[in-house]
Amino acid sequence: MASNASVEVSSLLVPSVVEMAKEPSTSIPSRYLRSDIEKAAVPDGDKALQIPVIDMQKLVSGGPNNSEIEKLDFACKEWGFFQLVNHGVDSILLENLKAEIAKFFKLPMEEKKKWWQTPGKAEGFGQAFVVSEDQKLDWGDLFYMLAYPLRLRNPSLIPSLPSPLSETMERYTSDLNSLSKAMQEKIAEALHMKIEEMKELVGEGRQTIRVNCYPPCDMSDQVMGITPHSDATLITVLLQLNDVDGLEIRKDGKWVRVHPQPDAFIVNVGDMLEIISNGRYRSIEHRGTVHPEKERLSFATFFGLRYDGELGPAPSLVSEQSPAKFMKVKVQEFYKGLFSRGLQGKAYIDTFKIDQD
Ligand SMILES: O=C(O)CCC(=O)C(=O)O
Ligand SMILES: [Fe+2]
Repeated sequence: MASNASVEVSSLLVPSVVEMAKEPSTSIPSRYLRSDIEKAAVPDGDKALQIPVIDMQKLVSGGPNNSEIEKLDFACKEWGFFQLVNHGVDSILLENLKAEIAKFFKLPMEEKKKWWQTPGKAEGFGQAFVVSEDQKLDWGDLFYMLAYPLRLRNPSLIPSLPSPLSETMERYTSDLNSLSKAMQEKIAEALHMKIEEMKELVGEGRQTIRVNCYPPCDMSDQVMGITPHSDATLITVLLQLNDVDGLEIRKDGKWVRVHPQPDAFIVNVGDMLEIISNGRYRSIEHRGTVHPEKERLSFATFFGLRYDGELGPAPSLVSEQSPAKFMKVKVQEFYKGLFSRGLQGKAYIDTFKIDQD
């Protein structure tokens, strides 16, 4: 696949898990089997431990002293995760996306090869964050691409997708671009920052997508769909594409299962927002588990800072009483470092912390 947009350091190429899972007789290669998977400590369905729900309509329509902004602040501070409802993205578009992505991953390998990652390229079907031959691998395939800014987008990628996914993807990435920008403003408000300051820090922004397909696995308690990690972004907006739950977040040391409401987005704080907010908001470790019998599909949209900018605590949030907790780093260096290592919980952001004692 031709691409002029892969600014990321690519991952080592690995076999397709979707293909592997089609062969019922094959045993699971040891590269996927882990002995260290922590069990989710909280029984499924524990209502007391559900992430907060934020209403986008209330966020945008409320005047001064909007209580939904306070709820947003609480959600970002105490949970780092929330469900976003009334977000305004058309439900028919979401239904189409769900159906068409499921079909896309089901295409025969011969056809999918057209979009498969090649050495040195991050976009397309494949994996991310594989940096060594002996690290454990995630039980899933992904489809990755850069959507915005348009000048960095590979112009031939979306048009090459099967119709009508091609049109649906164009519209979904565009709608999510608008939504992410609106969220960015509301988060600035919640942090008592000037919207202009946030806009200045984020710049044109950088939107990438990662569509995840985790096939079922009869050794599901010994494989991981996606290794525990925090997202490097400002925010991530996740849509679960089918009714199979599997996302878990680490809350006060325990793994808590997220049960998305139909068509709600799961939004989470990423490392960049933790740094900009000078630690007021925290990116939260999360992982994707695998179901023993059912395939699981999810669509993550990552919204980060412009590539040529600088990342550091927002000047208005730093004072003598509240000194900077993170070093400044060029955004490009931040991404380079991120993609050159495997996913390891929150280990990466910790390297930018300033010793406070
Ligand atoms: O599949 C999920 O629910 C989580 C995916 C995720 O964390 C990611 O793509 O960064
Ligand atoms: Fe994630």
